[in-house]
Amino acid sequence: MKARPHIGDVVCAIIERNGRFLIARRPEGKTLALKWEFPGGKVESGESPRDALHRELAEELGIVVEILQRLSPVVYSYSDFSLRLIPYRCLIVSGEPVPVEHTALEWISVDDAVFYDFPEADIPILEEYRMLVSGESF
Ligand SMILES: Nc1nc2c([nH]c(=O)n2[C@@H]2O[C@H](COP(=O)(O)OP(=O)(O)OP(=O)(O)O)[C@@H](O)[C@H]2O)c(=O)[nH]1
Repeated sequence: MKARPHIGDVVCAIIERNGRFLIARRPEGKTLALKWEFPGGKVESGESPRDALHRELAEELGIVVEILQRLSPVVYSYSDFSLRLIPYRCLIVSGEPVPVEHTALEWISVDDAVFYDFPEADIPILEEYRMLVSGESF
């Protein structure tokens, strides 16, 4: 059996505004093409996860965020690679998101998430987030 490469830690952001959060659509021709995801990306060597998140959000969306809270990391094996996905709740402190690397951006409510096709690794994150915000006056 062929070993699946482990791509290491990937950080992602649940960017909140007015009771919604931002999702981004992956382009055609990339892994998990056309799926909707949380903005973010791979942690580079020598970089902390939080620094990686700030870098990725600046590169991908042109924004600066404040990190509010880390949610539970998810270790997931796709058929061809595995990863550890670390989610953070964030607020934008400057800039307005522009999709530099994605084909579309949308602000959705947690109840809308069922209508979007997310990567499998994101499902437990969406579930934890749903539980969290249902207990908050979000
Ligand atoms: N940013 C982000 N990546 C995710 C999420 N869920 C998930 O499985 N991933 C995977 O984590 C990896 C993130 O890597 P990346 O964003 O830095 O790299 P990339 O698009 O250039 O990926 P690629 O070079 O593998 O095509 C991708 O393989 C992506 O499919 C998510 O919600 N957000």
